Amino acid sequence: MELPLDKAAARSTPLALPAAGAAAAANQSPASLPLGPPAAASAKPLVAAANPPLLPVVAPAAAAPKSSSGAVEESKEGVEESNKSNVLTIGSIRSTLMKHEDTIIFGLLERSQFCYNPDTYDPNASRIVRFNGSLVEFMVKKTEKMHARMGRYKSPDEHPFFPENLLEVVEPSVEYENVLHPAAANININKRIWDVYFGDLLPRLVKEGSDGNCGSSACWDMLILQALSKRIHYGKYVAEAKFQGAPDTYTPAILNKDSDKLMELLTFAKVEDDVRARVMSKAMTFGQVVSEDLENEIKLKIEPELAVELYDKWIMPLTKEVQVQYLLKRLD
Ligand SMILES: O=C(O)C(=O)C[C@]1(C(=O)O)C=C[C@@H](O)C=C1
Repeated sequence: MELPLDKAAARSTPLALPAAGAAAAANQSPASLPLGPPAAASAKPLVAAANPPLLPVVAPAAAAPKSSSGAVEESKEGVEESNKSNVLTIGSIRSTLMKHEDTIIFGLLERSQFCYNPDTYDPNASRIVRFNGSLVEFMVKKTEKMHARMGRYKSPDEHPFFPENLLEVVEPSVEYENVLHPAAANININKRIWDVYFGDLLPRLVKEGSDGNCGSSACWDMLILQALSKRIHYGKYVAEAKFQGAPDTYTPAILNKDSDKLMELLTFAKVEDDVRARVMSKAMTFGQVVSEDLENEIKLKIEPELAVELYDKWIMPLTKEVQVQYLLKRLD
C-alpha cells in the first residue's frame, strides 16, 4: 500500500499534505474497523470488512449468560463444558483469540516490508502544522477521534490509545450489551502496549534505515497496535468466563487480593503451548513468498520465531495481566 506520504507517491504528488494523507490512510485501512453494532444486532457494520475481518464489536455479548445457572464448567486441564448454548464460554472466547492471531500476523507481515523509517517516530520530522508530535501519533490520534465519533469506544472491547483526546459520538449511538463487571471500563493498558511495540517489537521486525514510506509504516503500526490492544484486552472476557465457570475457585484469591494466586489459577500451560505452535504455523504459512520458481527453497517474509516470541513474551503475559486486574475488581 502506497500512501500520499510515501516516497514514490510524494514524488508525483508534491502537494500531499500529511493531515490529508494520514486521514485517508486511516480510512483505507485494509483491516476492517470494528465499528459495527453488536453481534446480536442485524444491521451491517459501517465500514466494509476486508482482509481479514476483525470480530463483531461485542462478540462475547451475544453469548452473554442470562443467569448464573448457565455458567461454564472448567477444569484446570482446560476442559470446559456448558449445558446451555447462550453462555460466555472459554471455548468461544479462545476461538476469538485465534482469529485475532490472523490479524496480528498479517499486520506484522505487512509492516515488515518497509524499513524502520525513523522519521515516522520523530516529532521534529513530521512537520505537521499545528500538531506537536510524530507522524504515527498524529495518525493514531486523528483516527481515534474519528472512530470515537462513530461510537467505537462505547464498545466494551475497544480501548483508545489516547482516551483524553476523543470526540463525542454522533447520534444515533448504539447501545452495547456488556457482560463485563463495570470495573472493566477502567482497565486500559494501551500505554504499555505502545511502549512494548515501539521499544521491543518494531526494531526487531523491520530493517534499519529509511525507504521513504513513512505513511505506510505509520498506517501499519496503527493497525498492529489496534489488533494487539483488542487481543490483549480480551483478557477481560477470558477472565469473566473463567470466573463464571469456577467462582468458588477464584473468589478466595480475589477477596485476599492475591494477584500471584490469581495468575497461577488462570494460567493454562497446555493452552499456551498450543498458542505458540499455532502462531508458528500461521507465520510460516501466511508469510511464504510465493514465486513461480517452485524449485527454490521457500522464503519467509518474517522469522516465524519472532511472532512466537511476541506471543510468548508480551501478548500472553499482558493478556494475563489484564485478567488479573479484572479479577481483582470482579467482586467490587
Ligand atoms: O485461554 C486462556 O485460558 C487464556 O487465559 C488466554 C491465554 C492467552 O493469552 O492466549 C493466557 C493465559 C493462559 O495460560 C492461556 C492462554
